[in-house]
Amino acid sequence: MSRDVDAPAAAHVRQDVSTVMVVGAGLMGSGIAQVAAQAGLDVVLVDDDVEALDRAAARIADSLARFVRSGSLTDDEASRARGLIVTETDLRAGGSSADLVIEAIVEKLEPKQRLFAELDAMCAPDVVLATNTSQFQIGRVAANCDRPDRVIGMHWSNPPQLMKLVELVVGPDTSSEAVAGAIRFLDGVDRRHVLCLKDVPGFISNRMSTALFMEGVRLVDEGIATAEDVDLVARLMFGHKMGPLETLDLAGLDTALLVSTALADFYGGDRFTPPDLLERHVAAGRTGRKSGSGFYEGLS
Ligand SMILES: CCCCCCCCCCCCCC(=O)CC(=O)SCCNC(=O)CCNC(=O)[C@H](O)C(C)(C)COP(=O)(O)OP(=O)(O)OC[C@H]1O[C@@H](n2cnc3c(N)ncnc32)[C@H](O)[C@@H]1OP(=O)(O)O
Ligand SMILES: NC(=O)C1=CN([C@@H]2O[C@H](COP(=O)(O)OP(=O)(O)OC[C@H]3O[C@@H](n4cnc5c(N)ncnc54)[C@H](O)[C@@H]3O)[C@@H](O)[C@H]2O)C=CC1
Repeated sequence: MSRDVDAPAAAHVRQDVSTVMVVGAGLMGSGIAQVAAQAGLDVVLVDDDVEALDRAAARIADSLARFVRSGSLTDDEASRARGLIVTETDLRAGGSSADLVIEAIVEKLEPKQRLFAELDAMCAPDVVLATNTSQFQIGRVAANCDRPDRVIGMHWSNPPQLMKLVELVVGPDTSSEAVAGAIRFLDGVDRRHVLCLKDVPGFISNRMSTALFMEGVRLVDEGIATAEDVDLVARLMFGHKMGPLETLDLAGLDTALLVSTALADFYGGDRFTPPDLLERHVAAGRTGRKSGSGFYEGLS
């Protein structure tokens, strides 16, 4: 097939990944780093908070130990995976060696935009920069990059170690080579993918999930049902693995509030407006499992 002589050639995209840099070592970044290491990749896990890196190392060790206990991994495989992950506070430690970057920092647009500008300046030009944002449009995350064609949404599900599907989000400028590179990486770490073909806030999964999350919280807030009963309906009437309120406790109520607020700002109306109860929990520091309490007490 001949190419239009006036059309710019698509930028080359690195397709083979042996080193991945994961930025943000919270719930998601630590899990994604572990998945990559279990697949035999070198991982540089970066966080600007050294205590977050310590917590990430403990979470990874705990998760690998669970896999060993259940017989899914041998001791040797677990220690090999642990040995492939290097933790760093300095972005530059991974910037020059990474074949792929996955960003998993806090769900706020400005820090993500600043980080993507930094990554753009330090990573090799053919490297794909992926964002694990739960809902921001990819075009906005890439706004300060000179390589918007090599920026993609790679939205993992929590806990990444166990969930087998990842949502790829195609930004307005994302090239088909970048999509191919991301798919090749996901195939290599044993994850299936779906494609969100338009750059809409919330993508496929969180446009769907918010409906259940929102209504679940409102039912409790309005005194119509207990959290336990809302979750039981989801588990036993709908056959879900977890109910909406226990899932929110797993995901983090602070992150859910950021997601919900950003979606409400974009779409307007009541559809995504955070319920009062969610705001009250977060204001009181009840952020779910990460703080030990949320819709349920004594979580870990
Ligand atoms: C109020 C309105 C707000 C609106 C907010 C807007 C939207 C909300 C945004 C929320 C924030 C953003 C979220 C996001 O972007 C997308 C998401 O990720 S949403 C969350 C998606 N995830 C789920 O829905 C999880 C559903 N649950 C499950 O699939 C299962 O319950 C789960 C796999 C988590 C656990 O399995 P289960 O059988 O239920 O539980 P067990 O505890 O018995 O575990 C089974 C087995 O697995 C082992 N295990 C558990 N965790 C780990 C781990 N991290 N690593 C390794 N192994 C693990 C466990 O030890 C058990 O092993 P056995 O050998 O069987 O004992
Ligand atoms: N929690 C969930 O269930 C899911 C979350 N996500 C998305 O993944 C991203 C991360 O979420 P979580 O891991 O839950 O958050 P988290 O709060 O557990 O971790 C975020 C980490 O990013 C670090 N960080 C913040 N700014 C940084 C910067 N500029 N440089 C380096 N590190 C920085 C923080 O120190 C923290 O350790 C968010 O965009 C979120 O929306 C996506 C899927 C599921």
